[in-house]
Amino acid sequence: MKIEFNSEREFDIIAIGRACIDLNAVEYNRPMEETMTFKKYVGGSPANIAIGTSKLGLKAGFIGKLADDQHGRFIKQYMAGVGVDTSNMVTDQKGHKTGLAFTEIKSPEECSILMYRDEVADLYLDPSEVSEDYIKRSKILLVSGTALAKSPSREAILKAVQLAKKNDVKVIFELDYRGYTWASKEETSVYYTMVAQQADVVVGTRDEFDVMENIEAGSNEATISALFNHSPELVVIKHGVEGSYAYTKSGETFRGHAYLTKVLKTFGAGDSYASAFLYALITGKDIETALKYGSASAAIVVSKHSSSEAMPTVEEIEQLIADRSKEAVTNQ
Ligand SMILES: Nc1ncnc2c1ncn2[C@@H]1O[C@H](COP(=O)(O)OP(=O)(O)OP(=O)(O)O)[C@@H](O)[C@H]1O
Ligand SMILES: O=C(O)C[C@@H](O)[C@H](O)C(=O)CO
Repeated sequence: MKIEFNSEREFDIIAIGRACIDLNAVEYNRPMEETMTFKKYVGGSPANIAIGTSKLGLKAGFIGKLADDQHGRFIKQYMAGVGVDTSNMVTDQKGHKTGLAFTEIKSPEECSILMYRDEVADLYLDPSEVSEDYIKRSKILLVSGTALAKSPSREAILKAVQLAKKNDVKVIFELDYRGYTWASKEETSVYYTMVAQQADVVVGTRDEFDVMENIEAGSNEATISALFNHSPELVVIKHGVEGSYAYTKSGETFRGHAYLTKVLKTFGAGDSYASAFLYALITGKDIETALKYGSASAAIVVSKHSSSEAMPTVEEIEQLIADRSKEAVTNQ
């Protein structure tokens, strides 16, 4: 099965949600209490995906709200510099701040994020700032689950999804669950289910689907049989280093294997995976190949320091896939 996109569109992908700052520990393999220096990058899952897809040569745009401060201006400048269209990134006029994510790298397996997200500008995106004329110029609308956490951003997202569906724009829902932005798991489950049922493609980790279903230790089979009663044509469920599964409404299942690598930190895996997976789908590759692109892109990013700047090129992804398939043949 291949997902059909409207080929007439100027943009391949428009992402909506947060564009923030990551401050990644420069001295790693230690707790944050002992970390004295942090390096600044653009962060936030949908911003990372816009940057990742733009670096892969797609035409990407972004809808979001930035703080009227040095961080907000840095984010806009950086995203424009890597080719993302920032014309629909609006500036907050009410003193809201840029979200900050301090990352702790205790070991390659033990990473965490300390978030400063009170009164952040991105969650103040207003529905009136979401333009139908902009959304209808794209093949894909990429929606980040975190943007549903609070009003008015929640309504802005729901409006964007409605506009996408009205205008033949495929809705990709990246669950992107960040617990601290939500009042409760019950609330998350309501909004996640609402958007997932309307989306064309839903991507998340097994844990994130459990949050959506408000259960513990759910099964992929139950998840897909519930979602395939609604709009989704494709559901991707990620299991960290164990790899990922893609399920189609027509009944196919594909397994993606992680490419083992020297891991520096684990965050950024999901966003780099989504960027390359979507790149492959948009450029007409089959789902099996798209899973390889996603896994290879994630393997590259987890071996590097950032989530955004480390996003690979198509050549790097294809080189890794080719090298590993040669190794697999040699090892047989
Ligand atoms: N340690 C690892 N080494 C190599 N590849 C990995 C590793 N961890 C994850 N990946 C790859 O990245 C994909 C997505 O990872 P994961 O399921 O952890 O997503 P995520 O939780 O959304 O990521 P993030 O930590 O960025 O939120 C996996 O399917 C796998 O291909
Ligand atoms: O906002 C966040 O969730 C942190 C991200 O910016 C960070 O880059 C990351 O965790 C990527 O998945």
